[in-house]
Amino acid sequence: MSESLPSHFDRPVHIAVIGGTGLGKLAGYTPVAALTPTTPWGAPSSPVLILEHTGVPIAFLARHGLHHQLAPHEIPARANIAALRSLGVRTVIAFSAVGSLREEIKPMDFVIPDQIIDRTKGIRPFTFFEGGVVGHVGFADPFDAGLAKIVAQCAAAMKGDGVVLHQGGTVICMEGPQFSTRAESNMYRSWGGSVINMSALPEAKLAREAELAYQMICMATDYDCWHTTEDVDVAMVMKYMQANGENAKHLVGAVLDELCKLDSSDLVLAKHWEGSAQGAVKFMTKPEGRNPEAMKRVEFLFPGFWEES
Ligand SMILES: CSC[C@H]1O[C@H](OP(=O)(O)O)[C@H](O)[C@@H]1O
Ligand SMILES: Nc1ncnc2[nH]cnc12
Repeated sequence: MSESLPSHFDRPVHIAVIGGTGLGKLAGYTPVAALTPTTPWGAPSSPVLILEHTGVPIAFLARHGLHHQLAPHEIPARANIAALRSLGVRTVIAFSAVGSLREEIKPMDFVIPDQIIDRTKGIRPFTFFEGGVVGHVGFADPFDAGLAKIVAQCAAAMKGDGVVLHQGGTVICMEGPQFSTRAESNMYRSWGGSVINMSALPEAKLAREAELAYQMICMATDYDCWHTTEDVDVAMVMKYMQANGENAKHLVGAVLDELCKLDSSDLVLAKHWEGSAQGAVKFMTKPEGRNPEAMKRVEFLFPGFWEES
C-alpha cells in the first residue's frame, strides 16, 4: 500500500508515533505519504508513513522495521530520531511492550514511565555528538511530563473500557535480545524497576539530544521471570499484545486526538526543550578541535547551528 503513496510531503509534521512490538501499524488514519528520508546516520527502521488526522499530519515509524526484522541492538535509533526531526517532528509518542517487575502491574496494564535505568551494554550507537563535536545534555528526567499528563488523562477516560494505567515508574532497558536471568530480574526488582524492555535506550537519549518531547507508553505483556507464573517467552508477549492490542491502539489514538488539537502549542512544539542540547554542544569543543564532518551532522539536526559562532 505504501508503494502507491507519494514519497514527499511538503508541510512540517510535528507529532510522531514510534510503534513497537505488536504495534507495527496505526489503523483508522488516512495515509497521505510514505517517506524514505536519509540522514547522516543512515536510513530509519522503516519508511515514515504520514497519516492525516483531522487535517493534522502524524508521522509513524515502525521501530523494528516493517516486518519486525531489526533486533533491539540493530535499530538505527539515530537515523530514526534524526529523520523525524528533519520532517519537523518535535513530539514523539513511543510505544513499547514490556515485562512487569511488580505484582500490581499485571499483563495488559499500561505504564507511563518517568525514569529509566540503562542496562544496555554500550554496543548501540547512543549519541549524535561525537567524532569532533562534544555535547552533554541533561537527562535527569528522561521523559516529558507534559506529554505524560495527556496520556494519563486519556487513559483515565478509557477506564470503562478496561484500560488500567500506572502513572510513573522506572523502565529497566536491558540489552537483549535474550531475556533476563532470574537473578537479574530479581536484582532489577530490588533496584526499584517497574517494567523492563530492550528499546527505551538509546531512543530516549537521542530524542533529548534532538530537543524532542518524548514519552513512552508501555504495555505489560508478561511478568518476566521473577514471578511464580510462567517465564516470559515471545509467544506470551505476542499473546498479550494481541489480546489487548485494540486498547493499545485506542489509547495511542486518544492521545493523538489530544495532541492534534495542540499541534501548534508550545507543548507539542517542545519549546521547553528548545536550545537545551544546542547550549550543551556549542561551548564544549573549541573551534580548533571541531571536525567539519561532525559539525555537518549536527547541522542536519539543527540547521544554521554554526552560523553565529
Ligand atoms: C518480543 S519481546 C522483546 C521486545 O519487545 C519489546 O519491543 P518494543 O519495545 O519495541 O515494543 C522489547 O523492547 C523488545 O525489543
Ligand atoms: N520480559 C521482558 N524483558 C525485556 N523486554 C520485554 N518486552 C516484553 N517483555 C519483556
